[in-house]
Amino acid sequence: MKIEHLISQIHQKKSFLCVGLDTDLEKIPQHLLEDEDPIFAFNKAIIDATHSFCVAYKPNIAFYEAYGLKGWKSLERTMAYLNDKHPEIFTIADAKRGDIGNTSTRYAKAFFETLNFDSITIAPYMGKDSVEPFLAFEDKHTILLALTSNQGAFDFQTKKVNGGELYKEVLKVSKSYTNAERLMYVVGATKATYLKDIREIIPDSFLLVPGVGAQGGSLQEVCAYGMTKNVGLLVNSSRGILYASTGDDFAEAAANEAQKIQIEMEVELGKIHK
Ligand SMILES: O=C(O)c1cc(=O)[nH]c(=O)n1[C@@H]1O[C@H](COP(=O)(O)O)[C@@H](O)[C@H]1O
Repeated sequence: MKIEHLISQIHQKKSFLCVGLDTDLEKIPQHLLEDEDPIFAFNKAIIDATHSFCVAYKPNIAFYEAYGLKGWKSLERTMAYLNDKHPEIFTIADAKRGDIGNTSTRYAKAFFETLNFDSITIAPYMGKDSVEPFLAFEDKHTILLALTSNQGAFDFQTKKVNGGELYKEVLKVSKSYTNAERLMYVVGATKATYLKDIREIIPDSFLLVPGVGAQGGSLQEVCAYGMTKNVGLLVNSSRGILYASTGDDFAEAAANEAQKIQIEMEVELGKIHK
């Protein structure tokens, strides 16, 4: 998907919400467990209920791999459903991959071609030749982990290298990669105040911002520091939407939660034009 299409979808829906499909068989409503494919049944109900309030879906691959072949089938069915019913919606494989060049190319083929995702999350630790194979794919996007939402982000990401923090080095160096215009970055919503410095290095790049909802990050703070004239943000919530209710009304409750965030986003988008 071209970035212009994502931006126009954001303005059309007045939303930059990404719904994380972290589908956990221990948390979905009991009655769905009787379905031959409970993960897909849950995802389909969530997609049907929330698609008008969001512009992206982010299946976290761990939640599918955990169930082996069955889980992978559910992921394939979810992607086929999204690509068929909602091709305008941006899809993110939250896989956090990255390896030596020829292996990265295989990962890229798996997610960009076989599963037809628009983007994938990548760990930058192995450097240029581990990231560029993903960037070689036209109209696909590589989302590099910069400053993550968890406590462990302080173990390495904020440590000083060359006089600046490591996450800033990731941002600066990655700008020189071939096809760097296809890069996006992960910045946790729990680190919103860092966005001011981050925007000085990457003023226009799109950011995937997880950590609102269950992890407690503030949407308003993220927007105050991170929003650009082209929005530049995809804000993810997973558990806060998926498990808003664990009863029979789970899809309706998910829709309500997604709509609540969309309404807050509409207010934030209104500030861009002022
Ligand atoms: O790459 C991610 O999406 C990610 C990066 C990060 O720094 N923090 C983070 O929580 N995530 C993912 O975003 C989702 C957050 O889920 P909730 O906390 O349930 O909204 C999970 O799938 C995490 O794996």
